Amino acid sequence: MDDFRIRDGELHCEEVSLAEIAAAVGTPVYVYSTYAMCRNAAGLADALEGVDNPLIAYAVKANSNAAVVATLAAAGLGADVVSGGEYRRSRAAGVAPDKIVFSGVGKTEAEMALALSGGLFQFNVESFEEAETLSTVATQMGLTAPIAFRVNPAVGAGGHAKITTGAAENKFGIPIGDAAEIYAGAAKLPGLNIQGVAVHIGSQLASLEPLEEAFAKIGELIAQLRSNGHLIATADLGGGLGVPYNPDLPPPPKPEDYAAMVRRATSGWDARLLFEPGRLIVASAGVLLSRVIRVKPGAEHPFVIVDAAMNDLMRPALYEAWHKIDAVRPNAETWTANVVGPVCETGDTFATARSMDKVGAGDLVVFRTAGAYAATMSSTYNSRPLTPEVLVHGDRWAVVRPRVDVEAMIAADSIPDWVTGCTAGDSS
Ligand SMILES: Cc1ncc(COP(=O)(O)O)c(C=O)c1O
Ligand SMILES: N[C@@H](CCCC[NH3+])C(=O)O
Repeated sequence: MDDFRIRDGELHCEEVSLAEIAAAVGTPVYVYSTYAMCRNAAGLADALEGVDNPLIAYAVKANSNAAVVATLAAAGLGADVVSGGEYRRSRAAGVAPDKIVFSGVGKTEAEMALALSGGLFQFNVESFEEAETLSTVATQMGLTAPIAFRVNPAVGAGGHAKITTGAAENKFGIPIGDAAEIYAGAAKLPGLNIQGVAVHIGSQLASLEPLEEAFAKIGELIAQLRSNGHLIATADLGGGLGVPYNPDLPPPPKPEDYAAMVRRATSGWDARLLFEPGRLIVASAGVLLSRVIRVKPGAEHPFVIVDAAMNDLMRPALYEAWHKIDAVRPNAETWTANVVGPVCETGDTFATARSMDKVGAGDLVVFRTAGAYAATMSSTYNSRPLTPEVLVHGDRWAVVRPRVDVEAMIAADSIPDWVTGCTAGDSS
């Protein structure tokens, strides 16, 4: 089985024609391959063979559609969640509480209470202040919160400054130099069970060196914490492994290389290892399917105006991210074009001077590698309804999130009866 491939001259997702989905659901629409996400999940699990009882907690923020999370839960993955919403979604999709890790720099008391009452594997706590609040919440509930501290190892890494999390100046985690003192302080707080350490240095990592450097520091910290009397039983190594977006660039390391490095770096740790992959599991499993509205001439290259926009896929606008753009019915002709959306922002540009399939008004195109951080980061900017999502499995497919009706969007707003227009007093 293939995830996305040309059959009879037309791009298919598994056995289903993308043109058929576009005709039935309209565009833009996200289309996900079950096969691809299962293959990616199994690929990581297989690569980690030899690691004793790893917990692979899928980072739900990458793609939180209930059908996607349910697919991965059924494949045995847990969930790394960063909000009460993601916690509830994961539980609703069938993730067992003892496979849930709660990360995030700003958990509220309500979110702490939600996860404590529903159950979880551990909270990854990001400051001493958060530990104090969690201690209070757990004590009031008569419960004990299992925790690890997320340690910031002062190793910057990531495909872009906006997705680096492990540099000293980033907001995430406790500074590694303060860890011994913070663990000692937290050990005195009631209602907490300190069971581990956690680290995550960034996303779309193109090389293993920064990860290995961070893990080496974590290994030293585990030894120090144990000699200070802490029982460190878990080590959460985060996510971050990159995926190939641009076939013309060198690919990021493969899961097998990552796993070999992990085995090397964690040898002798004697701790249960946790992983929080997001992008690696779902990025390649999705495309954003869109239709060309029209093509207009440009100063240097034509503008291909598609019906998807930055509100549907914001990665190019936010991080200058590169997504491959292909015609659904390639005709062997190529050209150089700018691909833009209809939103009133210059940043609503998917590609500039891109060599790509030649397309015209009415043609369907796909933005590849759009299964991660795509639908989850969409908005309704310009009063554009949220993009629907479709899941494919073999020759079956289903709309797993419908297109929101514009009428429903408008109806969600209300106009108070005292709205009468601006009066002279309002502007003085
Ligand atoms: C704490 C944490 N864990 C896991 C992830 C998932 O990262 P990725 O999708 O790069 O694997 C992220 C996102 O960067 C994160 O912030
Ligand atoms: N949202 C980002 C990555 C950040 C990951 C979350 N910590 C992306 O689209 O690549």
